[in-house]
Amino acid sequence: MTMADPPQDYAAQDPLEAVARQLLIEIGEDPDRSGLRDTPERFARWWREFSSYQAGQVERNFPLRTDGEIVMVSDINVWSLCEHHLLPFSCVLTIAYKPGEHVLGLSKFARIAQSHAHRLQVQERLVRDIAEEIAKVTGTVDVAVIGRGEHLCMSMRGIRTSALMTCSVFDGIFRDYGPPREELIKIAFPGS
Ligand SMILES: Nc1nc2c(ncn2[C@@H]2O[C@H](COP(=O)(O)OP(=O)(O)OP(=O)(O)O)[C@@H](O)[C@H]2O)c(=O)[nH]1
Repeated sequence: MTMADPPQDYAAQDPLEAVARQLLIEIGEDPDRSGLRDTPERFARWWREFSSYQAGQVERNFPLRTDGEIVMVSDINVWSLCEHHLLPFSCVLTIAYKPGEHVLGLSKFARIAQSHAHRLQVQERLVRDIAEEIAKVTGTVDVAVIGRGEHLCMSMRGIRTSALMTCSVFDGIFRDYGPPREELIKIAFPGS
């Protein structure tokens, strides 16, 4: 430090930046080395972005006369954070529902999925939260969600092996084995 560099007042720093700086110190890094100088600020920005998603904001659907068709949207990819280790897990989602008098715009499935993924989650709760919001917004009980996830807390640390976890919610007409559920499973797991 030179006379031109006043000592930084870390107490006055953004609390998330202070956490990142302390974390770097705890793992034996020098937070002042050139490669890490902007890292606390980036860390704070990323956590704020992650926690800025709000669930329950999709309210727009539109009336459409349907004749019992089932709508399925597959291959929605989301990233979430496991609430046990704060490590990411990815999840590929297939969502199905049988519209009543209102249908949901295609992009809204991804919006709903993202809003529930961008919080500290477990995969079982993620698929349940998504199913409940789809049911609420569309006013139907016939909703199914299948999620297939890979958790870095398992592959990157701990047991250090990868595995795919599948969680599903089958409500209404999807609850029993039969054509709607079988068709959904074929779409979620092509080639199986
Ligand atoms: N069911 C479920 N388990 C999860 C999910 N995300 C992480 N886990 C598991 O949560 C468990 C937490 O177990 P603990 O024994 O409390 O934590 P740990 O000592 O870090 O466990 P290990 O990962 O086995 O080292 C681990 O088995 C994780 O694999 C999830 O979304 N659903």
